[in-house]
Amino acid sequence: MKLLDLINNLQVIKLDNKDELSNLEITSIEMDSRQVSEGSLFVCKEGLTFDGHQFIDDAVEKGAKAIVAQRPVKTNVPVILVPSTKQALAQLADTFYGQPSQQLSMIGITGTNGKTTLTYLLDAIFSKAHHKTAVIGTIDMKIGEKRYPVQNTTPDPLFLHKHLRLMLDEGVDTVIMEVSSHALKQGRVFGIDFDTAVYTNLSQDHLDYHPTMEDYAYAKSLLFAQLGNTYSKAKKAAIINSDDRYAELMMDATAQPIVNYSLDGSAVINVEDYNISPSGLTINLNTPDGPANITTKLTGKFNIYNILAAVGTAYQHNISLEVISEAIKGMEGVPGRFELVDSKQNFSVIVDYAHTPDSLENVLQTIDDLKEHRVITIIGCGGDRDRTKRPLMADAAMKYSDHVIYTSDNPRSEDPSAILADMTRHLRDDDEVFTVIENRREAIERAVQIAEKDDIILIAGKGHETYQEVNGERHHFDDREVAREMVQLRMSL
Ligand SMILES: CC(=O)N[C@H]1[C@@H](OP(=O)(O)OP(=O)(O)OC[C@H]2O[C@@H](n3ccc(=O)[nH]c3=O)[C@H](O)[C@@H]2O)O[C@H](CO)[C@@H](O)[C@@H]1O[C@H](C)C(=O)N[C@@H](C)C(=O)N[C@H](CCC(=O)O)C(=O)O
Ligand SMILES: Nc1ncnc2c1ncn2[C@@H]1O[C@H](COP(=O)(O)OP(=O)(O)OP(=O)(O)O)[C@@H](O)[C@H]1O
Repeated sequence: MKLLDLINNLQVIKLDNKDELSNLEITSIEMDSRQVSEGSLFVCKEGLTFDGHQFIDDAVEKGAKAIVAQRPVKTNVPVILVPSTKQALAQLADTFYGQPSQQLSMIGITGTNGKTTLTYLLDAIFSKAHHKTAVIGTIDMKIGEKRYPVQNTTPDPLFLHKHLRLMLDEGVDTVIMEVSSHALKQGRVFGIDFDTAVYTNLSQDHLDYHPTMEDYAYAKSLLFAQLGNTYSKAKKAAIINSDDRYAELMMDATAQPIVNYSLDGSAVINVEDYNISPSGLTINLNTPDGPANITTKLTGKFNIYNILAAVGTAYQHNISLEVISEAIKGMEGVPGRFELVDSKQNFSVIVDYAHTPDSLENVLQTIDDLKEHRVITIIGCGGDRDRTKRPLMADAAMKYSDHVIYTSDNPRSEDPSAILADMTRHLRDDDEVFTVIENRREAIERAVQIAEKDDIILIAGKGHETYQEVNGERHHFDDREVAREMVQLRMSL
């Protein structure tokens, strides 16, 4: 693409070497000098560890034909000076790939918990309604039936706009994506024309990145601000959990219609009654299209909220209640979310991704309602992330478990024993109630060894993950695999 066409709508402060620009063809846009090749446009982004402006020489050496910078820099290729490279990057990517999000129905989901589950619910519903869907989230990116690995829950603008174009070319009409607070703060979703924004809930997490809960909540509200405050022909809407204490903040951020949902309030989507059992949920709910009876294999009170959000979103997209309930009924579980490891043993093993105090409490509350005997919880906390949640996670585990085994999650660059000390130092030392086993494999082995008939073992924190990150290196590790192995070993004895 011609560079001048690419930057046509860009807010530019100054163009250096303007004459050289007129004939320049750009083959790719890059924000990482290591990805630059002959003909690239290199955008210097200020990050948390590095400042992209440092890598201009590296980029030029690799073939960058021009530089987008937000402060004056010296180099021998043309420099396009802009007020914000973060904004410029998104706008350039959107233009380069032909503004794909404007031609797609874009559903963005934000909140501390429930995003991934909701993407699975919506994927099932929209597919049942004959839409061709794509999903972008924590587990992976799915285009039609193909799955691709992702580095971030919400990828950067270059990855996003490039893949939205691919989705469009492959006939996708609806994109369901998780939008993290990191992404909102870093402008990763700038330029995405969302049609529907969904809010699940907010509870403590990521306080390593966000200085306060208010900052965290504000970042989430940016998704609703992005829906807009003027009415366009396109039917936009915000789907909001009105039982959540930050609901109003999200609602205040947009002028688009609100489809709120609530367990017991007077929301657009509300619940008449429900029943929770180990094998699933039955919910009678009301919608403007009439009442609906939903049955699902998903269980736990928190999943009622995920279902209400899914119903609200599908209702907004004119999908009939019949299709919605059929799709939810047919949906299997979500990988690593309340996933049962079943080898016909006489106790239960559940693997769950709960890694915030709130989600751990929710999943344990659900287990508490279902339990027939003891609950043994295995839990750790990730390194290099929110330290303030460590004792809170331990408290949630202690509150509902007969025995807790504290172990390593992803220690990343931190000393695993220091993380475990942060979690347990405030607890009264009592071998009966908890033990610390740093090695996760050994922790799972111990839980399986001590399990009695009808006990429930919860292995929390890593869910679908198939690795453990120790000292910055990722090793293969899958809670489900290890649990299955240990259960089979015990049964063979
Ligand atoms: C802390 C954080 O959020 N970092 C994200 C951020 O990286 P950054 O901009 O800070 O990167 P940096 O290393 O400082 O580099 C700055 C710039 O210099 C460039 N550079 C760097 C080195 C070099 O040799 N040459 C070069 O050009 C980099 O490409 C970049 O443009 O922008 C990158 C691109 O969007 C992200 O991949 C990266 O996510 C990292 C990997 C990460 O782990 N993020 C987590 C915390 C995160 O975002 N998580 C949320 C989900 C949270 C949840 O709900 O659980 C997510 O959406 O994934
Ligand atoms: N609506 C909800 N409210 C509270 N807890 C929930 C809710 N939905 C799921 N959970 C719990 O949170 C865990 C993570 O769920 P899920 O992966 O759907 O959330 P997420 O928002 O995608 O999380 P992340 O951003 O960390 O990937 C689940 O395993 C479950 O324990």
